[in-house]
Amino acid sequence: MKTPPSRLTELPKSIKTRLLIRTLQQRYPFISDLALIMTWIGLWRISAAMEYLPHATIWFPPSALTFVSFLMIGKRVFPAILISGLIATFWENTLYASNRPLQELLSTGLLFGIGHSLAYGIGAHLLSQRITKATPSDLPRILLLYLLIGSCAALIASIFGLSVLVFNGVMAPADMAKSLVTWWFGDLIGILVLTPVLSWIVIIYYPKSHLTMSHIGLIQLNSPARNPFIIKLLVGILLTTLIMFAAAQFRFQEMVFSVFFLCIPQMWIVYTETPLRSGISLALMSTWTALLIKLFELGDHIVVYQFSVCILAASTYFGMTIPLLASTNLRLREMAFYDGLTKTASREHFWAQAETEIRRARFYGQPATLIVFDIDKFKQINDHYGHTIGDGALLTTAQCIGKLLHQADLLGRFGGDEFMILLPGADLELAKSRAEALRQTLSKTQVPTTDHWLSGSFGVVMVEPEETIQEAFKRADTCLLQAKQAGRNCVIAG
Ligand SMILES: Nc1nc2c(ncn2[C@@H]2O[C@H](COP(=O)(O)OP(=O)(O)OP(=O)(O)O)[C@@H](O)[C@H]2O)c(=O)[nH]1
Repeated sequence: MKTPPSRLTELPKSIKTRLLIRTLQQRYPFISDLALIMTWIGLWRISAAMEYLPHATIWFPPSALTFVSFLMIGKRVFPAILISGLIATFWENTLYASNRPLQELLSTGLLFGIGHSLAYGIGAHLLSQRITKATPSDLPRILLLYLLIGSCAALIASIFGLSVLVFNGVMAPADMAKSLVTWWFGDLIGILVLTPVLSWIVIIYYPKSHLTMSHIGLIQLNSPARNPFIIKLLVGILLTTLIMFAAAQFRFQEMVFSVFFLCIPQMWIVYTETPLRSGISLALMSTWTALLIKLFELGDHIVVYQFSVCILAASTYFGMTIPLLASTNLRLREMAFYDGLTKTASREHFWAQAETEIRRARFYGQPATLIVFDIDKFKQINDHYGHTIGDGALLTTAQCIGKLLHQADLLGRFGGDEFMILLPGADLELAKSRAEALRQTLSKTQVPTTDHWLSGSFGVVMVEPEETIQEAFKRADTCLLQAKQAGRNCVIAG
């Protein structure tokens, strides 16, 4: 006999990998710290390989990892960052064959780790406090704060880092001011270009992270197809390659500034793709730029490239908020205009739409009628089957009635189990017969998962000239009460 597959084997591979990582993290908590140290060191080694001068690279990714770790996980990452700083100091000593004494290496590594952690830790803590209290409409302000805090933290971290080098005699005091701009920009660019992607990775693989994708603005409804994004990304990468190749071939200053053209493919992605994809393309394009600077030996113009990447990142962040705010506005609009349960028009939206339709009907000399109906003994459904089944009855009623309406008719929920329908162009006789048809269909409808049959009482009025929709509603409601008093499941016209 064939055994059924276990539920775990049915899961997609990516989810199985995440579950495995989470189980490992729960069983061996130090594994997350080990992963953080290894990633930090790996990123540091990549940036060290791309140095165009000692201690100067276009971007310094470990600063982004430190900032994101403090932001998403909190101060418990401090020991891991400190250990990473120490390992990097020892490794750097080997890379440059500096042969500095053990005690000096220890003090340099520890002081660097403490300064680096303090600068980014305090910055991340301040930002995280604001993010957790923010609503989607605060996102542009949060981004501005993030750019400000990121810049200040990177500046403080670089002053501290350089001071440690001067203090331990690794760097001459006179070189400090010269190195400050490149070190600061390198750290800042690391943060700017890698924060979205690293935050996304931390959220996926670190279950205890106290911020979510929507907190950091990486959520967007209706994700577009993936293939066009890959094509746009390839166009961006190709353009980066051509621009850098041209700058290497024709070594004149003006050519270097063509790097600002990278804003075109990046903005194309930002305005048409999700925030996360914009973050991914920002990270890839700037990493590729950093690699090509090293490959084509374009270090002489490093500040131009650093400026261009800063502008690319800042434009990306502000551009990212546009699709997000648009989708949030759409959601809020839907919430305000439509009833969340039955998806019929909300009371206010119904009044506004009805006024427009009545005005239009009057203009063409046509009548307009209003039907108000209420489910009979609805309270009994709630009391007998519970409110979830009661909600199902409301939804079934709205769907059943909605199917019988014409294109021009308007259906709205007044509240509770009471609905209203505007029939533009229909006179009282036609409205009465239509209400009768609705009543008959409703009385042949069962509440889902129960043996309870629905029925409704209907009040019908013609909207008089000069009468508002609310005044017409009051008269229709009186007819509805009469229908209830007449024994329910009937139509009364006024
Ligand atoms: N499940 C559910 N119940 C609701 C909702 N809104 C209002 N109600 C309930 O709907 C019931 C309305 O009952 P009424 O219309 O006053 O009375 P009825 O039982 O329908 O009796 P008649 O109208 O006289 O036939 C109340 O018990 C409300 O608590 C809702 O969104 N979901």
